[in-house]
Amino acid sequence: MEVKVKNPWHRPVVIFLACVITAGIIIMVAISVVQYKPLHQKYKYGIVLDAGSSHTSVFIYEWPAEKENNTGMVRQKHTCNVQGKGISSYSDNPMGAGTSLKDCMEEAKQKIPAHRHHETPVYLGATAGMRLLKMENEEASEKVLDSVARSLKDLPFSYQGARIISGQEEGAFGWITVNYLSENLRKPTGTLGALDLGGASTQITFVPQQEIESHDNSIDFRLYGNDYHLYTHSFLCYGKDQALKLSMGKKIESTPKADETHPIELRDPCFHPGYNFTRTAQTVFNTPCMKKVKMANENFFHVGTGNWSQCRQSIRKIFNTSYCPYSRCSFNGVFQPSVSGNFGAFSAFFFVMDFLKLTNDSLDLTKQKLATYCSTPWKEIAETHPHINKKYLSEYCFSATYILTLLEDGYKFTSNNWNDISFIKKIGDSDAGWTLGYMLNLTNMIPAEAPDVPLMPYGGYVTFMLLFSLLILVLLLLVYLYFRRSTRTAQKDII
Ligand SMILES: O=P(O)(O)OP(=O)(O)OP(=O)(O)OC[C@H]1O[C@@H](n2cnc3c(O)ncnc32)[C@H](O)[C@@H]1O
Ligand SMILES: [Ca+2]
Repeated sequence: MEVKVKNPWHRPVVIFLACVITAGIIIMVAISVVQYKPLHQKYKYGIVLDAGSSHTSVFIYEWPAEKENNTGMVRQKHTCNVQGKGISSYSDNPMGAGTSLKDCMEEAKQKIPAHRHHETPVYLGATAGMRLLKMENEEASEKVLDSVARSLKDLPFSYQGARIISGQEEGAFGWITVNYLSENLRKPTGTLGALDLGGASTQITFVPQQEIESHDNSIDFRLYGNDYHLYTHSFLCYGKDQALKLSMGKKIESTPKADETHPIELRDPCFHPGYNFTRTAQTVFNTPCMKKVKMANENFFHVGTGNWSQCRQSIRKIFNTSYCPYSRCSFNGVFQPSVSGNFGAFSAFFFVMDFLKLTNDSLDLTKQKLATYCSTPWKEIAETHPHINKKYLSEYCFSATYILTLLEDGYKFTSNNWNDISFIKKIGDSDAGWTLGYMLNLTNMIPAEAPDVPLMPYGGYVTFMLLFSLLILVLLLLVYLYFRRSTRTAQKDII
């Protein structure tokens, strides 16, 4: 007779346990996946108005709400160019400055989701045009700032102030922008120097290889756990519009008057042959960058002669290199360590060199091409570019010669390191300029210390959890099979 010895509890208990553990693992994975996954991507926004000397631009930035402290996360969502000139041109009609912003700020309301308006910070920073107006007429500059402030406070955004930023801030925030966008700030790979050429001032900022001898040119940052010791200088009056005035002013002063009845004929090598324009001296001398001269109401003939090397000589005269109270200077007695590393040159550095297709050549070839360009008759230039703004077009020869003189004679770049300069407008989607760095700083979006990062990225984490769960399941299966086999063997032994 066959005797069957059987444990009636064994099999269901193992199956039950396996089910419970499997369900547990599935729930665990599901919860951790949902918990860890950024739910629907949410964006935050910030607005910065760049109130430059020549014009105002509105920049809207956006970033994923959960990743505020990560480098490279903030991107430019939209820009709007305010119609008309810069806010400093409204000194006689301050209310007009605030009104001029209306259209672009309406656009900003459309671009940013309404439920985010109240928490979106808006900052206005004014640069060299307002610095000059403040020097000339402080009351007028305050009225203009009041007017733009009032206009921004009327909006649904979170108004954070309208002020004139210093030249050091302008330089340093430009440097932060280009290095943030190039994702240099969390890597040990070195940084990019920043060269900004505006209408009324120009900035140079970089990490020098030598000691900074003047306190005014030194600025320190601690970003993502790294210390940066920067050299920066802003030359007020050396933006390209003011530099043109300085240069023309010097030429006018040294041009003899034929007789009292005829206006001066200013023969200008920085303008094309055949270029001829009647100007009032007031348009040249209406700036605090130059001392007032007697002939301010007189007309003069501005006549182009198109000679690059003479143009260069004339531009050199606006740089004073005759004194230097430090071991090294750029010009006008300003300390500057020797330039080192790569540089990003933006704003008018880019507009001008890009228009002339001079962004990729050696220094020597750049000079040769520019000499040919400057000697091209104005008629031919105007016919070749019928749609380009005539003021810009007539000034490209001067502007590019000024850029070369500033970089070579001023900052002491040479043909050996000329190609360390990249002429750039944007990095990724975002414009190079001081505004992004300004916002990142004011919103504390670049922490001094590196933020904690998750042990592994989201994808890796999910894969790890799934593989680990599978491993447990396989192990359980193996244990179950082992038990089943040993139970059967025991049964057989009893039989
Ligand atoms: O920094 P500040 O000095 O306050 O001046 P800004 O901010 O107004 O100066 P921009 O960089 O906007 O422009 C620099 C100069 O380049 C001029 N500019 C702008 N677009 C240009 C283009 O396409 N071609 C040539 N020049 C241009 C502009 O009129 C200024 O004189
Ligand atoms: Ca500017």
